[in-house]
Amino acid sequence: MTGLLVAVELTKSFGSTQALSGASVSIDAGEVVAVMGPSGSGKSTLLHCLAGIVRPDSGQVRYRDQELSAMSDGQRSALRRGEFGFVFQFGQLVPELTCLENVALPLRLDGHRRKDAQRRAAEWLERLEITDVAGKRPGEVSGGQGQRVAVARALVTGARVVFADEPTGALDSLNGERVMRLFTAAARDSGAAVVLVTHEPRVAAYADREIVVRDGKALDLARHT
Ligand SMILES: Nc1ncnc2c1ncn2[C@@H]1O[C@H](COP(=O)(O)OP(=O)(O)OP(=O)(O)O)[C@@H](O)[C@H]1O
Repeated sequence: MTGLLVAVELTKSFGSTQALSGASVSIDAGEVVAVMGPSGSGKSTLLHCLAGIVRPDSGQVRYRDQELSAMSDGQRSALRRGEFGFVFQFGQLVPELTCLENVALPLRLDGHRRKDAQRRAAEWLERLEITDVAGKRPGEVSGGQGQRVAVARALVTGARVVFADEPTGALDSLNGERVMRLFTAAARDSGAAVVLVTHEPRVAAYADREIVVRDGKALDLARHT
């Protein structure tokens, strides 16, 4: 299979539970893919394997033709920091930092100067329509605003793939749709692919296509028109 990010025949067990049993997927640059399927079918495990967080028992994950399992832990974390972004159900923002500082943090960790990092972070807050929360701490903003801060933080470094696990799971449907609209628009603008685990068809409707995971196997469905 060709693609920016390709998984071939992944298997993964946790004790006697087989979470993945021969899952293969291919993600192209810039596409938004929804990963759907029943609870416990292996969606999060697939996402974690694709992102190099969990090592599969067998099978391969290739990013730009580099085999993730052939990399050292250090190389894999450098890849995650440099090329991947993450958005989870609860934004996992640093509570002591302001929202602007949270978005600037990955740039600071990459060695950018404070002023430059904050200027770029401010641009991302504007794109996600949350300039008003710049000076607030995560505990002082709404769930939807917090998720938009998390999206800005995932994209600010120019990530090529953003992994999102139930990013709207804690939001009501109106806020969830707003986050998805801004998230997918921002990812499309910057050319990042999005791999999105969700239970909700309304959230999956923002994707270009769906992958359905059942009993640890992945089924690619046709692209949305
Ligand atoms: N760290 C772990 N330790 C033990 N079992 C695990 C672990 N992670 C996942 N599992 C098991 O592997 C199977 C697949 O889990 P996974 O979280 O990938 O499913 P999922 O489709 O994302 O589920 P959900 O939609 O409920 O989040 C489940 O039976 C789960 O209990």
